[in-house]
Amino acid sequence: MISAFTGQQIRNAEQPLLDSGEGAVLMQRAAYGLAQEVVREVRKRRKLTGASVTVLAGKGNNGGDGLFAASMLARRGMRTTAVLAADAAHPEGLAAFEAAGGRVLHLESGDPEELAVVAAGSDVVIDALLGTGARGGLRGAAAELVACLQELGPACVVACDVPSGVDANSGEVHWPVLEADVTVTFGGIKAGLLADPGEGCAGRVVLVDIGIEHLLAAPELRRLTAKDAALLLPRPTRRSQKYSRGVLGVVAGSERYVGAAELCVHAAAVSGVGMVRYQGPEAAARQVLARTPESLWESDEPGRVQAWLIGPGVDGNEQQDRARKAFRSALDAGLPVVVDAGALSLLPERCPANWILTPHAGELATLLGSLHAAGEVAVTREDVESRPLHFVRLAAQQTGVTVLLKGASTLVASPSGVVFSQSEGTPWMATAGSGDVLAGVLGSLMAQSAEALTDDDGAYAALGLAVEDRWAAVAAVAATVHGRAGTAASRVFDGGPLTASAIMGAVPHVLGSLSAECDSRKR
Ligand SMILES: NC(=O)C1=CN([C@@H]2O[C@H](COP(=O)(O)OP(=O)(O)OC[C@H]3O[C@@H](n4cnc5c(N)ncnc54)[C@H](O)[C@@H]3O)[C@@H](O)[C@H]2O)[C@@H](O)CC1
Ligand SMILES: [K+]
Repeated sequence: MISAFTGQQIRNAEQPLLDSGEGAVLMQRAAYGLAQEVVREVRKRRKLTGASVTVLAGKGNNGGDGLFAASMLARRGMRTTAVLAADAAHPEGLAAFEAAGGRVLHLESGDPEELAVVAAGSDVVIDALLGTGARGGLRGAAAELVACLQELGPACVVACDVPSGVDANSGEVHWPVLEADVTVTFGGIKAGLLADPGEGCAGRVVLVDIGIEHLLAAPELRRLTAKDAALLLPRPTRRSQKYSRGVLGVVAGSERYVGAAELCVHAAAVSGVGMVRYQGPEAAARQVLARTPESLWESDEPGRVQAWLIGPGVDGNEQQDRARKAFRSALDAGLPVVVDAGALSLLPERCPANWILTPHAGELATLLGSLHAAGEVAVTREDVESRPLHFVRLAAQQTGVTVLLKGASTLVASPSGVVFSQSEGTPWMATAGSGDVLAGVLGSLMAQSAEALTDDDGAYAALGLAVEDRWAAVAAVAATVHGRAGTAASRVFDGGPLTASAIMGAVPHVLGSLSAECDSRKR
């Protein structure tokens, strides 16, 4: 499991070491890790000696890290320039940089555009303007410099701890931000590097241990690795039969949106569920059965199911009535439910903890509006997109159920406050029907997972997941499977565009390769 922390959590962990006078040692470790990563980036492009690096240094410790790293690089034969953004700089860092022969330029007395040209001409730019001590984003001349530099498109940007302007705690972004190729982060990954829009500015994230890791509190954000997902995936045994494997009831599609039913039923079927019972109008059912003859169409009373998927493409009175009926039946039987798209507006007053809502940003804004969760102020899609971590958590707390917010990074919040972030997909997955596929995969995993979730000695317990957060983990597994399937499918087309059907086609391969990874580790 990958863990991410707030800036405050990192500072709390550092405090005992700072109190015992080890601050300088921590900074040397951070700077060394940063310098090593810059060396790696330079070597991908050219030889080290004579390569140029410009460090943009703020006045705090983040700037100190950058200046110390640049002084190490100067000693290894690189041509180093520091652009000091403020009237002051980290004194020891600046002294070390000057002693190593680095050139110092001052933003206060210079022209931001000219300095941006200098920086853009170097092989690597280190962004050490703001770190975890930032309040808001870049301002004045520093903002101008960064905006110009971003426009010029530097060859390689390495961010020190966080890209300056990205909120380390939340991933909120205060523009302008210099988008990084690599972010080298110290002591613990910052939560803002695993949540959009911050994650979109961070590039590849490299964690440098500085000796505080054992002092960190419970993470703010978690990300399942392939190994974690493999452990949590349900798998059949020799004693399995189709009913014991899990049966999923699906209320999806309508006269108008036939394809949504087709996609989510097929996605569920290829994700390992024992059987799918479909409920919907005849026009949709014909298509569903044509694509997935393994499914059953039940126009009235459904047979026994272990979980429900309700909502993709649900539209019109007739299908909305079926959705409401399925909600009641799930409530009576205590069954888990995925609530997606057209069913999000039909939710009963109170939902049980084993339900999972799967909105996109616009649907989450509408949902929060209907809950009056943000007080009198209306929440817009743009609000959710700029603060997804905040709003997904708020929605989970207000509804009392797990909420999966779809996006480039998919966030899954448990009402307890635990949040997962999965980001294995490709931007090509922003395509019609992609969400229906995710809903099908999730419904399928829910129908198969119910028993394992209460197991005190199983995989969930082995990963340290509290019982109340296990549905969120199931949703995170679905998100990673969906993302990996999209990336795998796009690779088949040399990184080209995708349809939802192509994503779905890759799901069995992803499940197979994850399971194989789990098996090879056991051997
Ligand atoms: N505390 C420690 O022992 C360690 C800290 N480290 C580094 O220290 C950083 C945190 O250092 P600091 O707490 O000094 O914080 P920062 O370096 O992030 O910056 C804080 C300084 O910038 C000013 N500032 C804040 N917001 C600003 C804005 N929007 N525009 C302009 N100036 C602004 C503040 O007045 C303060 O002087 C981490 O991100 C990390 O890079 C590492 O060296 C590892 C060890
Ligand atoms: K920075």
